[in-house]
Amino acid sequence: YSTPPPHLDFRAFVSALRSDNDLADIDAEVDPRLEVAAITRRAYELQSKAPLFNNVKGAHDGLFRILGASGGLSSDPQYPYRRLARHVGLPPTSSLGDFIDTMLSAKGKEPIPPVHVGTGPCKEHKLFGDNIDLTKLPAPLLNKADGGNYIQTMGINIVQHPTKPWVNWSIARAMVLDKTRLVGLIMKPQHIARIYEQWEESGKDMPFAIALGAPPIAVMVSSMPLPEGVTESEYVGALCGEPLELVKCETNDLYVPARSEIVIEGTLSITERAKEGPFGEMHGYSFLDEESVQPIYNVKAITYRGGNAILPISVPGRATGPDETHTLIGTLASAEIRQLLQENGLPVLNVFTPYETQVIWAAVQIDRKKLWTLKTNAEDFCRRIGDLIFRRKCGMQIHRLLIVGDDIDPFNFKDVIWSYASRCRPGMDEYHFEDVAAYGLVPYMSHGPGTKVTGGKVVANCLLPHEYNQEQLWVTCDFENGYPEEIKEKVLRRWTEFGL
Ligand SMILES: Cc1cc2c3c(c1C)C(C)(C)C[C@H]1C=C(c4ccccc4)[C@]4(C(=O)NC(=O)N=C4N2C[C@H](O)[C@H](O)[C@H](O)COP(=O)(O)O)N31
Ligand SMILES: [K+]
Ligand SMILES: [Mn+2]
Repeated sequence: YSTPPPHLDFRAFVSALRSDNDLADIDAEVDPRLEVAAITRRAYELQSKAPLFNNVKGAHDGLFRILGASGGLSSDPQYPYRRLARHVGLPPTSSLGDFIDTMLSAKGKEPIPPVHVGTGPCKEHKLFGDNIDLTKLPAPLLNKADGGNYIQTMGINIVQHPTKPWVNWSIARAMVLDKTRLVGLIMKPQHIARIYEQWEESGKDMPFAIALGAPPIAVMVSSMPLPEGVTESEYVGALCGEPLELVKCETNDLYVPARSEIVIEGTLSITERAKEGPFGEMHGYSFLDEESVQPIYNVKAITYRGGNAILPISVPGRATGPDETHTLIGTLASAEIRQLLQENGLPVLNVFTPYETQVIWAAVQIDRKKLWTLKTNAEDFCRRIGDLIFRRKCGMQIHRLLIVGDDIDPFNFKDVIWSYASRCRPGMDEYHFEDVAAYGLVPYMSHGPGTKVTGGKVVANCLLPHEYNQEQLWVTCDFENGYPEEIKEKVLRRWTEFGL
């Protein structure tokens, strides 16, 4: 059969990175205990090629190779988003704006349900019963403070609502507990937690599947906070314009992408729990007093692709070079926030969570001419935006919204921080929200001075009062805006002649 495009087949995706010269094949033996993760973390921070560890110490019977930084920024300084573009079939020269537009392009389109096929690459090898020993797999230790080996950081957690036709795909971390069990974070308001609650009420353990090395576009949609009740695989179909091919699990009635590298399936207990974490988090901290007790995943089968299956991993931390918890979680939450604001008639052009703010802030770019027609003011406008975003799941991880004008590029942090620093008057231009759900993992919430699960959110108005009803009363003093076109053209034409 012909090889599918990179966004539909993880192995083709890896080959595409290799042909983009954006992958490092590491054939030397590397230790999954910290060494693999340290190399991956440094690869994010230096924006180097994605490391493919072809010779992981302890790998056996085709389990497994490890790919780090699949969603990191690419090594090409001119086109840093090409690795993200490869996930969704966009040209390597695409911008973050193109990426967000693409992820929203299926909104309003008819969902395209997946098709079920008899078998696929993920069925080439199968382990059951005593052949399953998770402690013998080279599951990586990602940070010296981690409480376990996190085998699941980039796979798709597949669960089905017990009574409604809703199959949710998301990414939720899980670490190896013992021979046949994992333990992982199940945290409200995430959909996996909402659906888990329904199984608790039904009194039955929740069937699960974790598809690792799944089609890259499916990983993207799994990381996207689509509305409750939306079956992610149908949104993937609408994005691709064709149904995704799924195969049935061996031990339950869930379906997984046929082309996945590794599939772990079983039931998530509604009674058994175990200590989970600590875990190096997306904000760059691993708190040593983390006391998280989470449900246990009982593993009933592992199936995997031949040719040495590849386990993708994410090593979250400081976004000095962003990792997938910034490039996926932040960027895809930005997409849903933009969708929500535009659907509610707000004059929003784009939204983005700057990596420099550890994706805790989001810049909301306003079309100022359209803003004038609303005949509104900063307080009403900012409160309206805060009420919309801070009371919805897609806004859960955001603690500061910056309302900026269309002269500001939300993807350029220097633009964003210039307008925040110079136009947002302390004590008058920030509107606080203390009665909204907080993102409990943000350090000033989990280990801060005040409440832990509510509040700590703010909308910062970065528009001067007159921008709400007329043209800006200033000339911006930079090369782009401070000089007439003919002067700028003359300067650019003679730049090399000046030897500058
Ligand atoms: C891309 C990515 C997303 C997540 C994670 C990771 C990566 C790489 C790792 C590295 C494993 C770190 C933790 C960090 C996680 C985390 C936990 C709570 C809030 C935010 C992040 C968490 C996790 O453990 N638990 C969780 O419930 N959601 C996670 N998300 C966000 C989640 O995939 C999105 O929110 C998505 O929209 C969910 O789908 P749905 O519920 O809307 O259908 N997980
Ligand atoms: K999702
Ligand atoms: Mn969902």
